[in-house]
Amino acid sequence: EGTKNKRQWTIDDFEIGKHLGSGKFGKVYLAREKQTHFVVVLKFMKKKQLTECRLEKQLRREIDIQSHLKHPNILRLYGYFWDDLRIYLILEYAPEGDVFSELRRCYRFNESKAANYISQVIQGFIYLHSQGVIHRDLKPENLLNSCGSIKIADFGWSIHSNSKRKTLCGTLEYLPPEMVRNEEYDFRVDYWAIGVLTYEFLAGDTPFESLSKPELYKRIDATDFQFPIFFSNEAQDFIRRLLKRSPSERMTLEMALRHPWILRNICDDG
Ligand SMILES: COc1ccc(C(=O)Nc2ccccc2)cc1NC(=O)CCSc1ncnc(N)c1Br
Repeated sequence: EGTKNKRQWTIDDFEIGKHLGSGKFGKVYLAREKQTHFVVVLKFMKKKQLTECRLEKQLRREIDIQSHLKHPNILRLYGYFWDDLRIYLILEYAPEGDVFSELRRCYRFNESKAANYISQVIQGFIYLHSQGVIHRDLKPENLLNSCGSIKIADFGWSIHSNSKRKTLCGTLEYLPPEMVRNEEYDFRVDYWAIGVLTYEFLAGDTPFESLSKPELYKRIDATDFQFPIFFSNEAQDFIRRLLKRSPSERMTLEMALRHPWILRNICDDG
C-alpha cells in the first residue's frame, strides 16, 4: 500500500520556549507543537558543524536506532527534520531535568532512592541490549527524571545544561578496564558503568576519582576503590559484583535486578 504520509515537520510548527541547555553540537529548547499543544524538547544542531566532524552519518544511524526505541526508561526520540541550516531532533521532555543536577543538589542519594533509580536504569539497559544497542555512555548527566521515571537520554555529544562536572575527566571515570586498555569491548561495559553509577549515587563521588588521567586509568585497571563506611553490606556486595575487572565475571543485569540490595529497597508502591 502507499507509504505512510509522514508529514515533514518544520520549525514553524512549533512555539519555542525556554533554553534548556547547550553544548558543542546543539542547543536544546522547550517547545510546543502549535496544533496539539504537545510539549517537546527541540534540539537544534548546525549542519555545518556536523558535516565538519563527519557526524551526519553517525547522527542518521543514531536517529534510525533511537526513533524505534520505545521503553519507559528510554527518552523518546519522536522524530527529526532539517532545513538548509540545521538539523532538529524532536525529543520527549523530562520535566524534572537531569539526574546529575539532582545528585549535586542533595550531594548523595539515600539507599532506597539510589536503588529505585538504579533498578529503572537496569530495566532501560535490558531493553537496549535486547535491541542490540550498547554503550550508551552512561553517566548521571545522561539520565533525565520525568516525574520519578528515569529516562536514559543518549546525549550523543553531551549538550548539557550548565550542570558541568567539575573533575577534569568527567566522562572517563565511567570507563571499564577493557576500554582503558583499548581492548575490544561488548555490552558488559554497561554492567561496569552501572556499578560506577551506583557508587556515585551513594557516595556523591565516583569510585576511581583521580587528579590525573594516568592515575585514573591505573586505578580503573587495578579496580582500586574503597567504600565509605556508611555503605550497607548489600550495597557493597551489589557494586563489587559489577566492578569486576573481567567482563565475564560481572553480574548480569537480570541478576542485578534480583540482588538483595535492589529487592530490599524497592518500595512496594511500585
Ligand atoms: C533520545 O535523546 C537523544 C537522542 C539523540 C541525541 C543526540 O544529540 N544524538 C546525536 C547528536 C549528534 C551526533 C550524533 C548523535 C540527544 C538526545 N537527548 C538529548 O539531547 C537530551 C536533551 S536535554 C533534555 N531533554 C529532555 N528533557 C530535558 N529536561 C532535557 Br535538559
